[in-house]
Amino acid sequence: MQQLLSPTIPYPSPLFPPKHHLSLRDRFSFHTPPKMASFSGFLAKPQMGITAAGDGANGISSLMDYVGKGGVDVGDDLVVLLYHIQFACKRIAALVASPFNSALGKHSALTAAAASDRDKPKPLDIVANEIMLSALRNSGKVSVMASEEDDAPIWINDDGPFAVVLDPLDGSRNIDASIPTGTIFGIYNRLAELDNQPVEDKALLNSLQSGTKLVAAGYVLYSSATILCASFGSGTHAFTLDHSTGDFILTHPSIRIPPRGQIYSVNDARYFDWPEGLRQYIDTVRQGKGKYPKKYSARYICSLVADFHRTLLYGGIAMNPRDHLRLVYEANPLSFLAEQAGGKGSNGKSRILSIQPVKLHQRLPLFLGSSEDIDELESYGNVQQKVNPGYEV
Ligand SMILES: O=P(O)(O)OC[C@H]1O[C@](O)(COP(=O)(O)O)[C@@H](O)[C@@H]1O
Repeated sequence: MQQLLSPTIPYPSPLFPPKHHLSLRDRFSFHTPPKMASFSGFLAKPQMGITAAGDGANGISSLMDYVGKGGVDVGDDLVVLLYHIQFACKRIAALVASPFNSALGKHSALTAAAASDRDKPKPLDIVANEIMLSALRNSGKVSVMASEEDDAPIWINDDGPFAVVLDPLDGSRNIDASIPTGTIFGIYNRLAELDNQPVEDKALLNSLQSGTKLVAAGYVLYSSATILCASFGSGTHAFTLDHSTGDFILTHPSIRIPPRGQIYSVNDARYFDWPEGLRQYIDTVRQGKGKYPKKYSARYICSLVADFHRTLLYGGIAMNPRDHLRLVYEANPLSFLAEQAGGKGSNGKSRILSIQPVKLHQRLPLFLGSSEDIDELESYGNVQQKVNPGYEV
């Protein structure tokens, strides 16, 4: 598999690994964004409001400009870490779009024992996990990485100031059909008070921090555009990859989820496994009989990052009412982004970020989206699906 991937993927130069002999400043500024004139269509985009922080001389702000000293200045350590994360995600984006995916897909179809084995990592999940691990290692800024793909957190570096939780490639079961996928990450400060504990203990406890302690979180959507959406604790901002330069360009500053949407996003083939409250809620809003007297529409990609991204921009609720999605590296980072955009993340009863994780791979029902829609949904009381038979597709 590695033979198929590494040597044959033609990376354009901006995707090559950072040159370690360059100074920090050089490393973050050697891809000067082209002049606005070459970004046809950007100026016409209503979302393209450039904030004061991180404006380039030509009115364009890249992710690295935005987070650096001339921008919101998240601190050198976090800037370095973000540099390595966005670099890794560009590699994953190239991999997901690679012609060799079909070969990998066939391989995964042959080796996946049965449909009931669907949680088994596919090869691309594993490759994405390795890319993220090596990026976090190379950053020198990470003490521990906790990933969906690993049973236990991996201790990397005693001095790394951050603990990173992540799902390296969510939605990968869709990959053979070129349906969008995504990477999700959350960043915490390392808990220095645990430094003298045994490695296994401190690795786990650093990874099980409450979502309220997140320093930053984000996702990268691999779709018709590659979009890195992140929050560093002051708003949620999205940056779109310009393939010609390799820069993530600020395209959606300070996203606000509309307080009401008109879209619900759920796998509604499970309707007869839902509790009464959830059925009533969905029946009500699709008839236009809810507090917002409009008929709602359904959208469901079955790829968490893509469903959440749409919800962030258009409003409504993206939900998975059964115990399926994971608190630590899916629900918490996305709830942080939702809240930073004025929305909510709930388990159907209470705020996600306030739930203390007790297990790395803990699952829970997840409802993300517009604040008024989430409030209305919660008012139905009984919206968490308890029947969870292990669906085959
Ligand atoms: O089968 P369901 O309940 O519709 O779940 C779909 C969800 O599962 C995911 O595919 C993640 O599940 P996996 O970790 O098993 O891949 C999400 O991307 C998606 O939102």
